Amino acid sequence: MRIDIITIFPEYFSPLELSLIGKARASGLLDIRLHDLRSWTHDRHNTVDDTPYGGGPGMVMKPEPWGEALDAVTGGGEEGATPRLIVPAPSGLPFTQQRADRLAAEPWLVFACGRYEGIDSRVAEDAAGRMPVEHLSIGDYVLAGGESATLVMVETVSRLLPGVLGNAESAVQDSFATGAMAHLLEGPVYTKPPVWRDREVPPVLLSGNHGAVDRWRRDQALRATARNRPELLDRFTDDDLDRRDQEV
Ligand SMILES: Oc1ccccc1-c1ccno1
Repeated sequence: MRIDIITIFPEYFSPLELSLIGKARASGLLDIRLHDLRSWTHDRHNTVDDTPYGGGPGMVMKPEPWGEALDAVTGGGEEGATPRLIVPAPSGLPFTQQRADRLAAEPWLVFACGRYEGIDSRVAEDAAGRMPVEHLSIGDYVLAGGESATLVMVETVSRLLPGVLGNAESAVQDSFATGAMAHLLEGPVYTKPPVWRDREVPPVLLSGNHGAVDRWRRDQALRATARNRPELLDRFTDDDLDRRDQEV
């Protein structure tokens, strides 16, 4: 997969040089390219924003640099390929694991990181004439810009690509994505020592009884989900829950 990120803060994405994503880039599994929007400004101050038409607080990102940047970045696709343009925005559609699964099947994504009050709306309108465009939100809160949202989306999508996760991690991924624990929150986890500050690890986890451990973990996942995200339980019918109980 090729991922292009257009931003006024390329250095914001240095975390993408680390860990699994860094390794995937080094191995050629992931081709992530960073572009400084100011490269497509032509004035002395490299201006990227201006006051909003109609008045109001803040500044809006100017269309000209974005138009030139998107033309330059998306025009060079192999055999005339076109990317899917992702615009992080508080007003966007919710970015979910399901949407990440779908994006992970795309060969080429371009992320447009807006700041201030956003990007002049004509930029996305213009791009939509040449490629699919999606405005996506990572949650109901306001960020200073699209960079952190893009980091979240790039990490979530990249870890779904074949070969990016190690065998151990991808096994965990599968169990939570499709098995009896699918769509449930993870319960408590423990490692050595068996006692720490007089706190013992739940004895079932030391029992060696895998069936009992699986049942305990599923019960804890149901409890965590009922406590913190009860609406996720609405997805399951009673038959589903009964059937899953048989699976564990
Ligand atoms: O709050 C934002 C500002 C700019 C770009 C994106 C966001 C955002 C908020 C939630 N998801 O994305």
